[in-house]
Amino acid sequence: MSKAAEIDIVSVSKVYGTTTAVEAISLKIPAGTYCCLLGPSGCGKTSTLRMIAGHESISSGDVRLGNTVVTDLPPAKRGTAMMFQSYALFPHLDLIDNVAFSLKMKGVGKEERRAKALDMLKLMQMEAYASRRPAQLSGGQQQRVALARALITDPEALLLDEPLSALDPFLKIRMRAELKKLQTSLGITFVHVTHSQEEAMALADLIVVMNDGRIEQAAHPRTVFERPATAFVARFMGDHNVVSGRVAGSRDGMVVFDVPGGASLAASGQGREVGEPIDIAIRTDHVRIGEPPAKGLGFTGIVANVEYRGSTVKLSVNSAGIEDFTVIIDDTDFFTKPVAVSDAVPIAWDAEDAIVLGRLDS
Ligand SMILES: Nc1ncnc2c1ncn2[C@@H]1O[C@H](COP(=O)(O)OP(=O)(O)OP(=O)(O)O)[C@@H](O)[C@H]1O
Repeated sequence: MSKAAEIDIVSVSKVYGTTTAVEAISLKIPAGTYCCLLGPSGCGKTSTLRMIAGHESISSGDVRLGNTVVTDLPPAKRGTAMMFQSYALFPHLDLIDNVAFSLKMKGVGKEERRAKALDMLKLMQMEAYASRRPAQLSGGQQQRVALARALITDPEALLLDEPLSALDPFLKIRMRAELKKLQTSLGITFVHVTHSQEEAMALADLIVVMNDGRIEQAAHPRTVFERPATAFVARFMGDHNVVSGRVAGSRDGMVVFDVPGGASLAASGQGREVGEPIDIAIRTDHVRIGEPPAKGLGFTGIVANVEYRGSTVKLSVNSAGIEDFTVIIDDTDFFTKPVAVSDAVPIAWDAEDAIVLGRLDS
């Protein structure tokens, strides 16, 4: 079972009464991709997943799986399988019957479906528990059974709704590695809904950041982190400061902009109009403190908080028009020249490390 299908979402919307949960999103998920739909609560990721699965009707647009338009097909005819957040195992059935359930619904004979269910339990290293009921299993074991049950239909795509949220932190990290291994070995397309950027970064080949029913960015995790497309993405992924200002001019491949409080700062890029409002993102660990800024581009911040974190130290600084700016510095650098709350520290960065962010058309 290594058939994988591309998923093509074409201008898909979901409207519940007066709420538009998903607004004309388009997305191609290449065959064999581990895709994570990532975003805050209510952004529309579960609705999107359920529309791919066929558990929710599509208000407008189309979903294609491989060469088939599945928009109007029932879930069992789509070539997808879904694993639910709560695992949705039947408490009164043993593991074999739980896993074999969808084959029973398809009319597959008892011998054949039980043999296939045992194979799936073996794949998930759960065959020793075959005659147990779900309540006699740990959370991680229940998850493996739920996976076996979803995979028994040989789906071209597996859809997972917050699959790790019921597990304790330790098990979460272990099962995360197992999910990744499973997807790599099966080679099928996985679409995994999560609100954890750490989970998405650890698992995905393709992260789709959603906000308010729309896609803010769909790219490889490294691109999403290194080149966040919008202020929302930069803030949501974390480890970035977003600073807003107005363009003062462009020179030497960089944009110089002024923040309302008076500081002049720089970011990479060109072709901006003077006076245009911009947002920039600068990684918290790409900021220097204590050095006079090159070419006068930087600002002086007042330290509001110092947090020791072991290998790094986190500073929060404020300045006119720049609130709660975070700087992460190496512990050795910090302790060579420590700063304290209320100190005024010069802050600077290399223009090429600061990215000009786009805005979503509203
Ligand atoms: N059956 C429904 N009827 C009405 N509104 C709904 C329904 N399901 C979802 N919504 C609304 O649609 C929006 C998107 O919900 P959705 O569950 O897709 O978001 P989500 O990103 O998966 O959130 P969460 O992480 O909290 O599950 C929300 O505003 C939600 O309240």
